[in-house]
Amino acid sequence: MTASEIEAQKRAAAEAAALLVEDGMKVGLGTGSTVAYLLPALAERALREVRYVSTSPRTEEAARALGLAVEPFALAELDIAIDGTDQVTPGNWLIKGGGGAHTRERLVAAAARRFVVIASADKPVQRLRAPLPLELHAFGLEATLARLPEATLRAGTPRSPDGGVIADLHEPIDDPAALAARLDATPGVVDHGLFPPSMVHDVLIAGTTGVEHRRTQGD
Ligand SMILES: O=C(CO)[C@H](O)[C@H](O)COP(=O)(O)O
Repeated sequence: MTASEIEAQKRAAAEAAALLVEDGMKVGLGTGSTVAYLLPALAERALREVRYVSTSPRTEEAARALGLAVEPFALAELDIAIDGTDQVTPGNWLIKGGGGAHTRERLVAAAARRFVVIASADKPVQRLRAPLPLELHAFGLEATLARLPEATLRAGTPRSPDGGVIADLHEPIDDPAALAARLDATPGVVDHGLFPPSMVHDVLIAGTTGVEHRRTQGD
């Protein structure tokens, strides 16, 4: 696949997802280059009374520039959230966080009644593979890193908008559920990029012959 084919696929998946949004909905916006195609597709639809929340300052700024009404995330529930992914397995496990926004992305996805994942054809994998993005508390960072010897701070040591330190875990992911549970129980880990199939309702994967729409069971 060429870079321009991948870009066309990101756009196709994003445009298909934009059609799932209806007037009056409360919508969560993810982060990344695939979501960057979603924003103009939503703006073009000229939907009425849609309220948007964003998972990153980057998305918020781009959405506002297109005239989308982004508000602080102070809603108990969203109708839909749409986001990209770094990897998706046949069983709909995801690795997210390539852009370091995975903590906010999980919070927004978890609040949504429908979480829609958009992907180009380079994102499906048979098995999840490292690196796995992490967000770590800045407080006590050395002690947290000592608990996670396979973790490295991401180049430039980026921080999340909430002050967390972005890192990546370089260990095999043989059992995603077990690894997620271990990380959830590790002091100092704010969040990680493993999103379970139970969170995912739809996966839209664009390929050379169109957009495949996987409808999953979600919760
Ligand atoms: O999780 C993410 C950001 O934290 C993105 O959704 C993920 O990295 C995919 O990004 P892109 O659409 O640019 O490939």
